[in-house]
Amino acid sequence: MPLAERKPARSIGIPLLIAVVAVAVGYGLSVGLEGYFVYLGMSAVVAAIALLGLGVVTGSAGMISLCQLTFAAVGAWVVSALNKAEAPGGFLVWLLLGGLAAGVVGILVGLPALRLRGINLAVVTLGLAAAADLTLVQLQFPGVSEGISVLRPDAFTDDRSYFLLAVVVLVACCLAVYFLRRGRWGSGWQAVAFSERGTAAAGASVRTSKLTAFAVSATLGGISGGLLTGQVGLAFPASFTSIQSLALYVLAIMSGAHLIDMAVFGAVLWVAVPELLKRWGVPQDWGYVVFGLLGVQALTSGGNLGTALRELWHRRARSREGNGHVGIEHREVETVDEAPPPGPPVLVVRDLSVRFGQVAALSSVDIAVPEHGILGVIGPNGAGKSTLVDAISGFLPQAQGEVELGGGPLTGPPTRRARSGLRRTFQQDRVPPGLTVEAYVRFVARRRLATREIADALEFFGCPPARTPLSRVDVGARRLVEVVGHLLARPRILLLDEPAAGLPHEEHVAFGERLRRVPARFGVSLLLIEHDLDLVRSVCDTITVLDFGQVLATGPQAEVLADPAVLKAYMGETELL
Ligand SMILES: Nc1ncnc2c1ncn2[C@@H]1O[C@H](COP(=O)(O)OP(=O)(O)OP(=O)(O)O)[C@@H](O)[C@H]1O
Repeated sequence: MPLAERKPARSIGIPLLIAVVAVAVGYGLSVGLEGYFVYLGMSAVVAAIALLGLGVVTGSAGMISLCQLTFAAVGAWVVSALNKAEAPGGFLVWLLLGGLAAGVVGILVGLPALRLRGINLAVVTLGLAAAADLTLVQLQFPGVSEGISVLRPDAFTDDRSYFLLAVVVLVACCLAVYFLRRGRWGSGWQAVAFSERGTAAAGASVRTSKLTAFAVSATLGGISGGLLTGQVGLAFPASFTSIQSLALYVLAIMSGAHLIDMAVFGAVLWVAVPELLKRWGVPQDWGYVVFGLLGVQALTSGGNLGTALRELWHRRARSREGNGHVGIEHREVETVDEAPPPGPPVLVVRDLSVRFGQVAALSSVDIAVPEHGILGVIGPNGAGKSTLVDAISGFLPQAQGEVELGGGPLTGPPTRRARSGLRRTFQQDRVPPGLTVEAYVRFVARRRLATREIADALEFFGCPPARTPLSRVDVGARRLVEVVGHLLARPRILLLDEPAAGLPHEEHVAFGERLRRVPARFGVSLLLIEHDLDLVRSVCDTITVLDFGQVLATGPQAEVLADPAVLKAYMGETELL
């Protein structure tokens, strides 16, 4: 069976089985290890939960967060305060509340991430961590000055049983992250990490994706801090410094902490490196240098250990099965869908103008696409075709003019327009490679889909099977998967910006046949931008030609393509016409 069609371990059963095995191993370690190693094991479990959180915000959602231990400090502070106040519920309830409190702080910290990226976000989060350092030293943790130790739960008072409890908490966190990553939030994190524009075009909120990533990450950080408090009894600011947050981030990047096993591996390094240095008589702070060097290596190689190991594994599997990237595979399509006659205009654009400084990219453009119709938009390079799609779909707020969808005004940001029934694809690849074909299609479609419906639509366009990881799909097929996802959203209209650009030329005919049948099969109108005039000719009855941002000609295909002004605009390309 090809790798792509193998059923991956996604069902509930296998993760639960692994979880049970992990708890059993934790139990074995708790009874089998020497006392000192049990203590080190606790530290590793605490670090693993913090790294798991970093894996969500950095690895999955692609944002820099250098204050993970500040979130841990929030969790530790809440647990210490509730312990001191002898609040009802006991340690586990306090732990949960500490995690939730850190999650709320995570949302607040995530707010700047809505506007900031890269180094700016790094500065903000590191600044917050540094400010927290100073504040904690001033404030101290509740109960510390009075020497009130945090009470572990009754059944877990000794180190061995507390280690087992910590393992159970870690396993629960891993399961939560596993299932979250496979749900809508997880798809949103992957999508936003790869392309914010692609995320918005799918009607998904970039803001929600970023904030949920920060919230989940911080909640896990808070839980790790709370657990640490139970481990050591009294929390001290020295456990949550900004330099440690920075080192943890480096470790997350280096190990690939978005992969659950690698978060655990990173945590083992976090504990083992300083411990080994201590045994060799080297000051433990040199551990930061080691982590720094590992981080530099990971950043310069552009990869991480976890991804490299998986890639190695997949390469071996592929060489066993003798295939590489998966492309499109057109099958015969049995019946011809009866195309309904074009109806009233579903999309009307009036007097649309866009300027980029001195450049008038669009000047008073009018177009209309009828219901069940396909309008082709052609024009030489730089004519304004992509600008037209960007403006209609809300990506150019400076655009002047009116856009109507289904008789009503279409305004607002791209997410709102997508949800109103206007979808678009991009000239560049905006399909996140971290998802499977199915997860991506479900994310983009934003409605409940039967497995059969997805499989039929994929097969119609010759796309790889639903379970195929997108990282294994070639760019041409990925762009068709993008088309399928948007069509399954059942929008009123789909704007396609050079959808055939990544396909081998011989596939264009088959693709054109499929496109022609889209209105009948999916009930969706199309606006098609293409440079391949044969494809446009085979798909579109009506064509609009843009040149220097203006409509040069519009109307039935034969008339437009015979228009002398159009021929002149395509000077040098006339033989194509
Ligand atoms: N962000 C931008 N800033 C400045 N100028 C821009 C920007 N985007 C587009 N333009 C200019 O607007 C004009 C129209 O560009 P656009 O990309 O819409 O053309 P196009 O018809 O899609 O071209 P192609 O077929 O090469 O994709 C060009 O002169 C281009 O240089």
